[in-house]
Formats: sequence, C-alpha cells, structure tokens
Amino acid sequence: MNIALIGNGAIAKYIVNALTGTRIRITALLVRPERAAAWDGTGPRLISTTAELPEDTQLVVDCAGHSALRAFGPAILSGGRDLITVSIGALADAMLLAELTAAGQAGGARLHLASGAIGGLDVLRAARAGQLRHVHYTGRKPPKGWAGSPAEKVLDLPALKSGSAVHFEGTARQAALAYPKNANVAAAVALAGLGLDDTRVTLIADADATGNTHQIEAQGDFGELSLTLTGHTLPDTPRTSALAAMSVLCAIQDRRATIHF
Ligand SMILES: NC(=O)C1=CN([C@@H]2O[C@H](COP(=O)(O)OP(=O)(O)OC[C@H]3O[C@@H](n4cnc5c(N)ncnc54)[C@H](O)[C@@H]3O)[C@@H](O)[C@H]2O)C=CC1
Ligand SMILES: O=C([O-])CC(=O)C(=O)O
Repeated sequence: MNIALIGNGAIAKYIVNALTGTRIRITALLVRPERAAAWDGTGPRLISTTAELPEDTQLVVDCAGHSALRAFGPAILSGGRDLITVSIGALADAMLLAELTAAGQAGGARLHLASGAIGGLDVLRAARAGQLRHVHYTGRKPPKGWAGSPAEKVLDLPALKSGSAVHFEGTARQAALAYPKNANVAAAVALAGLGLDDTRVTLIADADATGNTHQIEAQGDFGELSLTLTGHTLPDTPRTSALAAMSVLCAIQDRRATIHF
C-alpha cells in the first residue's frame, strides 16, 4: 500500500519510523512550502500541494492539525482518495464539516477518524443506538502540556508547581474550537456519543500529572461507563499522547486487514 502523510511533526515522525522497512510505502510528506523547498533529497519526498501527490498514492493521512485538514482535506477527498485524520476537533467547524462531507461524496472517498489518545469510543457509538443521557470528558495534562493554549490566559502555567487547576469548562464544540492542539479527544468523545453541543468537557492543568490522563463518564440505557486512561507522551512533545500516534498507525494497518474491528 502507498500512502502520503500530512505533517512532519511528532505524530508523523512516529509513523515514518514505524513504517520503515514494512510493505506500506510513504510516497510523500505534505508539508509547509518552506519545508518542501528545503528538501535535501533524503527520506520521503516533501511536497506542499495536493496536486503534487504522486499518482500511486492510495491513502492520505493527516498528522498535522486543524489548519492542514482545512487546507488539504477537501481536495484530497474530492480527488477520490480516502483520508485518515487525527485532527478531529476541526470538525467542530460546521462549515468545514459540510465541505469535507460534500468533497467525500463528490469524490467517492471517505474520511476516517483515528481514535486518537482515547479508548472507549466503541462503547459510546454502540450506546447511542439506545438512549445515551450523559457524557462528560475530562482531560488532564501537566502544565507544560498546555503551553500555547488558551490555558495560558487563565493560569500562570510555569508557576503551577503543585496541585491542579481547571482552565476550561464547557461543551465539546467550544473546547475543540478553542484548543485545536489539545481537545481533539473531547471532539472524538462527542462525535462518538452525544454530539459536540451536549458533551460536557473539563480541562485541567495538573502539576502532579506525569502523563496525559483522559476520563470519560457516561450513562444511558446501556448502563454506565467510567474510563480513565493515563497516557505516556511522545518523546518529541509533552503535549501529545503516544497512543494518538499509535492509533494512526493502527488505522493505516487496518486498511490492509481482511478481518478488522
Ligand atoms: N485525536 C487525538 O487524540 C490527537 C490529535 N492531535 C492532533 O494532531 C496534531 C499533530 O500533533 P503533533 O504531531 O504532536 O504536532 P506537531 O506540532 O509535532 O506536528 C505538526 C506538524 O504539522 C505541520 N503542519 C501544521 N499545519 C500545517 C499545514 N497547514 N500544512 C502543512 N503542515 C502543517 C507542522 O509544521 C508540523 O510538522 C495536533 O495539532 C492535534 O490537532 C494531537 C494529539 C492527540
Ligand atoms: O494527546 C493527547 O493526550 C490529547 C490531545 O492533545 C488532544 O486531545 O488533542
């Protein structure tokens, strides 16, 4: 199978590394123009437009973030290529969601949402076939994991040396739009379950946290779900859980499996 990746950051590096020497070939990395212009000819080819995607590319994988999904997603789908994304919070923008849906329908292609840094989405998806009454997601990271996010406006993150502080409470849609690099899990939980406007979200900076903790509390006709996942982060970034990168790899590998979840 031949795939292209969007992005060249922490998640993309994990995927490139994991796929090296396997039967899944990376045809190109879609990156910002200045990065593509500086390509030295080693490693996967660097390109900056979807028009440059090598013809034999069967699948594109977004590991870059909301702006990249917005910039490249519609053209990839309308061009007939399936797309896997981790930038799930971008779908909180109703116009982008409509654009991606129309592009997929026009091109006969599908957008697959990687499960990302959380588990339990299968429970929520099945549970909503009955009545799902309440879903609350709590995301907890060490202060440095929230650097560059709106948490900086609410808290003095470097000064938080012990204990924890809430810096966001609201809906999953509000969280996803305000925290593009930190609330994709909130959006995934919402899209799997009660939806972006009815899923409650709490985001916490915790000086005592050693990794990123994700909690789901849900109730409905199915019963009750209480899930806590304490994730290790990727070596390149204190912000991103390793499981997010692993879920992308899993989604890619699933494309080749005859029997899969
Ligand atoms: N679903 C989930 O559970 C998670 C989702 N994410 C999403 O994945 C994204 C990537 O995460 P990391 O690899 O840790 O970030 P990173 O900052 O290490 O890497 C992002 C890469 O994408 C590139 N990029 C960003 N916007 C671009 C654009 N418009 N065009 C071309 N290249 C672009 C950057 O230059 C960089 O190479 C995050 O921004 C976040 O939105 C991250 C963690 C968990
Ligand atoms: O990687 C994580 O732990 C979660 C994250 O950043 C997100 O939800 O966007």
